Parts: sequence; structure tokens; C-alpha cells
Amino acid sequence: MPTYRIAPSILSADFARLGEEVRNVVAAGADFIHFDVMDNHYVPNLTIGPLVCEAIRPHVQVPIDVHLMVKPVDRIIPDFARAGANLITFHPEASEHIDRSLQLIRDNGCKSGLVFNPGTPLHYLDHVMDKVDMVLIMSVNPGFGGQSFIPEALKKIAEVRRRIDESGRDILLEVDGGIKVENIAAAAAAGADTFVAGSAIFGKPDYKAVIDAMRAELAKV
Ligand SMILES: O=C(CO)[C@H](O)[C@H](O)COP(=O)(O)O
Repeated sequence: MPTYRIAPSILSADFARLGEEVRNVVAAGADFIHFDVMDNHYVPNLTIGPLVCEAIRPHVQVPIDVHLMVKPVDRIIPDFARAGANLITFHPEASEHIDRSLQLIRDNGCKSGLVFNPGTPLHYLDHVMDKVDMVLIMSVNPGFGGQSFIPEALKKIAEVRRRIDESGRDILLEVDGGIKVENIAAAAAAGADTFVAGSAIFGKPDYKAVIDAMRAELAKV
């Protein structure tokens, strides 16, 4: 069985109690904290920046997985690295120079990755597989939590799994958007190994019950 990771998205957490929320979700079994950065430019919503990443950093030992939904990309990367991010992903069409942005993330001591919206073609992976530690497939259009999973994403996950296996490299394949207990197994069967879930976890009173139920579904794949 692959190593599966659950990455709760704090987009759906109670921001008035964020420290407690991230501690609780890690105690409930989260492997990563997924940190959604939206700029009201690349996506039509505005969320959180390096200051909040720095604030939650002492509360959790697990990696903080920063998903940049921002344009431009490069100038915010060092700030997130300093704020304690472990993994930084960005949307290739939001970067002027994809190879440079990936290298910049690594030069700042973080793992790097590319994110693909439902309508973004995978050719952006061509020629940069050796600079990618994660590929994130969006199964909703970015900008908001609580949307429904777009089934077409499964085909894309399968294609990325094929490319990762062909590369022979250790690259995480994350899926984000509308992931729930009911569909996590389908995403895993398609080839995903890392699962972002916001509303499915933070929207429920018992985080551990949801994460345990997700792991039980993954164990059947
Ligand atoms: O990146 C995102 C939206 O742009 C969120 O991470 C994602 O949508 C998670 O929320 P949910 O699990 O509620 O769909």
C-alpha cells in the first residue's frame, strides 16, 4: 500500500481559534497542514499570508504545505520559507518562469510543486519533472472551499501517476477540492497519495472520526 497522507485545509478552520484548530487536527491524525494562499487577483478570494504561517508554525510539528494561488509567484516565496513552510506549490500559468520559480523554492529550503486547475494542461510538467517534489491536481476551480469534486480530475490524476512512475522520482501526487470520505478511495485508485480536505474535516465536530474514516477507505484501495 502506498503511504497515504491527509492534509486538512485550514481554509475551513475557525480562524478565531487557529492555533487550537491546527493542534486539534494534527492530534486527530493529519499528516500535513494545507495552507491556502489567495490574493484576490489570481483567484477571486483573499485569505492568508506568511504572517499567519509564522503564527501557526510553533503549534504543529507536521509539514506545512503552502498552496500559492497568487500572481506573481516569486516575490512571496522567500517570505513563506522564512515563515516555516515546508512545501510550496504554485500554478504554472501564474509564473513567468516556471523553472526559476521551482528552483527558487528549493533554494529557500522547501520542497517544490506545481498545481493544475481543472482546465490547465499537464504539458507544464514537461522538462521540469526533476525540479518537482509534488504535483497537485485541483478537483475544483480554485478560490473557495466547499465545492463539489469534478470527476474529470480522476483522469488527470491517472495521467500524472503514469508520468511520476515513468520518472522514477519520489514525487507526491496530491488532490485538492471536494475530497470526502465517500470519494477519497476513487482518488487514491486513480493514483493520488496525498489528500487535501477542508470542509469535510473542519466542517465536522469530530476531526479524528473523519480522518479515521478516510484512512479506512484508503485501506480498501
Ligand atoms: O484550494 C482550495 C480552494 O481553492 C481548497 O484547499 C479546497 O477547495 C479544499 O476545500 P474543500 O475540501 O472544502 O473542497
